[in-house]
Amino acid sequence: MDATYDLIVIGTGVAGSSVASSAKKEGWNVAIVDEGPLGGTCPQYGCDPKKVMVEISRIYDDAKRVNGLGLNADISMNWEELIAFKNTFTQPIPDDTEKKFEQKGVDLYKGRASFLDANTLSVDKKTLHAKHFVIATGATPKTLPIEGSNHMVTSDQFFELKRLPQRLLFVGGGYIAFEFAHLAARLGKEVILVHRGKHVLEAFDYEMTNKLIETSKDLGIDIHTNTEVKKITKQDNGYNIMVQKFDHEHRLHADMVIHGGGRAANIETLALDNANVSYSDDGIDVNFNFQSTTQGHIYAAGDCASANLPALTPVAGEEAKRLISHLLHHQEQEPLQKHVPTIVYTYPMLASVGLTQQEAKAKSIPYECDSKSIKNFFTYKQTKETTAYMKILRNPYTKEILGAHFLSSKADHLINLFTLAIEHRITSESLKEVLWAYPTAESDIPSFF
Ligand SMILES: Cc1cc2nc3c(=O)[nH]c(=O)nc-3n(C[C@H](O)[C@H](O)[C@H](O)COP(=O)(O)OP(=O)(O)OC[C@H]3O[C@@H](n4cnc5c(N)ncnc54)[C@H](O)[C@@H]3O)c2cc1C
Ligand SMILES: NC(=O)c1ccc[n+]([C@@H]2O[C@H](COP(=O)([O-])OP(=O)(O)OC[C@H]3O[C@@H](n4cnc5c(N)ncnc54)[C@H](O)[C@@H]3O)[C@@H](O)[C@H]2O)c1
Repeated sequence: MDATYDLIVIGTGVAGSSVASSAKKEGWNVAIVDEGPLGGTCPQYGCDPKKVMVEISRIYDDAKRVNGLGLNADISMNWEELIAFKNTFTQPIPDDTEKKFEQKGVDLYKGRASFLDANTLSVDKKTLHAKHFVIATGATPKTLPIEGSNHMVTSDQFFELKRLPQRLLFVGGGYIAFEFAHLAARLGKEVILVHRGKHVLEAFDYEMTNKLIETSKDLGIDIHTNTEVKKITKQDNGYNIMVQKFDHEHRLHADMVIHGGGRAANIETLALDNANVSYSDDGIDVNFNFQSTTQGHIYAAGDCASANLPALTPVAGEEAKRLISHLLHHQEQEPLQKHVPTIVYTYPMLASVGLTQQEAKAKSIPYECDSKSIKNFFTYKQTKETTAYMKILRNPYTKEILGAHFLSSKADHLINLFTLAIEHRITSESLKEVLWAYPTAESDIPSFF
């Protein structure tokens, strides 16, 4: 079967879906292709299911802390029920996505897309032609040089586990490892986290990640830094994990080893060479319009594009928006200047936006810094919280906010507010003058500086 379109989009995630819908709205003849469960990572194997599960663990943690202070509860967490509840969010996504495209009049092809040439795709023995293509195939767990790497469970598989064994080892010290490690520790599991770098969550402020490490250790998580997982061997009762710290080799044991060692652009099966689309290990090479640098009618956005931007849902959405402006309206795009807030959904959460102290030092950017524990503020004392930190970097002359970092149960709200402040060059002096509703996490802000 052959068909011809104005545009074919590969991938039904955040990036691909919004491009296909926008082009259809403009009257284009559009098709979309996906090989996996329709709807992409964020609502099925990423942000949303993770948040559902983490929120329950947050409620559990809060309830345990205030037990006997007016709340009396004999509570525990249960993996099977947690997964069943999470499934009520994820299971409808593929059907809902299919209906959405049907209603919009976008043709949907289920199957793996690969290029035959620069204007032709093959999808399950069908041959599809188009004037334009958008590649939005997301990311996939990196292939790691670990002997026995096939024994690792991926984050997708973690979300489908029928039962969670007692001893878990996470390879890597990034987002996935920390978020799942906190969840598992609250489920009463023994958790080891092995990270090869000196600093976990490397893009975050080091002072704050050190505080997160302390909190995670208090939760019982065993954290090894400067340590690389080299070999995983199956045993009768679980796995032997050979790790290397500097020149020394050690052996660790676990019932399950989980891949938290990074994700890479999902482009291996696209046969990009057939279309002369240039790429590297970081993904498809694109310009500021999200056009392939070697084929102007082929675009890429989201986690599969090499745009030097973090692989996060709001970023995938922003990239798609810029791509659409160029593809549909021929508007040349400038480099993305927006500040990207990000949250690690541990509990307390680690949130960050803008400049870190190590970055300011490395680039010789003048700054002044307020950094302190805020656990004695009423906001945290009222629920007996033991950890709450803030760190804010300002321009020493204008007092504009340059960076904000929080480890706190309120970090999600505070980080959005400080993103707004950085984006609109609001000074700490102005933030102090606002009449914040009291008592709230925001009414603490005047005491931050
Ligand atoms: C565990 C986890 C938690 C996360 N949590 C957060 C969070 O809290 N906040 C946040 O901002 N970000 C989070 N992220 C990142 C976020 O999910 C991604 O940045 C975002 O989903 C990327 O969207 P995308 O459109 O680029 O790709 P995706 O949503 O991954 O969509 C790609 C689609 O392409 C399809 N596809 C791939 N190859 C082919 C092919 N050859 N043919 C046909 N179809 C193909 C796939 O099946 C998939 O449906 C998380 C990620 C993970 C893994
Ligand atoms: N809350 C969120 O926004 C969120 C949550 C999950 C994932 N994500 C996205 O998904 C991406 C992937 O997440 P991730 O946690 O897999 O990767 P990551 O890139 O955050 O961290 C992976 C770390 O594992 C280390 N590592 C790799 N191989 C190792 C080995 N053999 N031994 C020890 N350490 C090793 C790497 O040095 C790296 O620092 C993130 O970068 C982020 O863009 C976002």
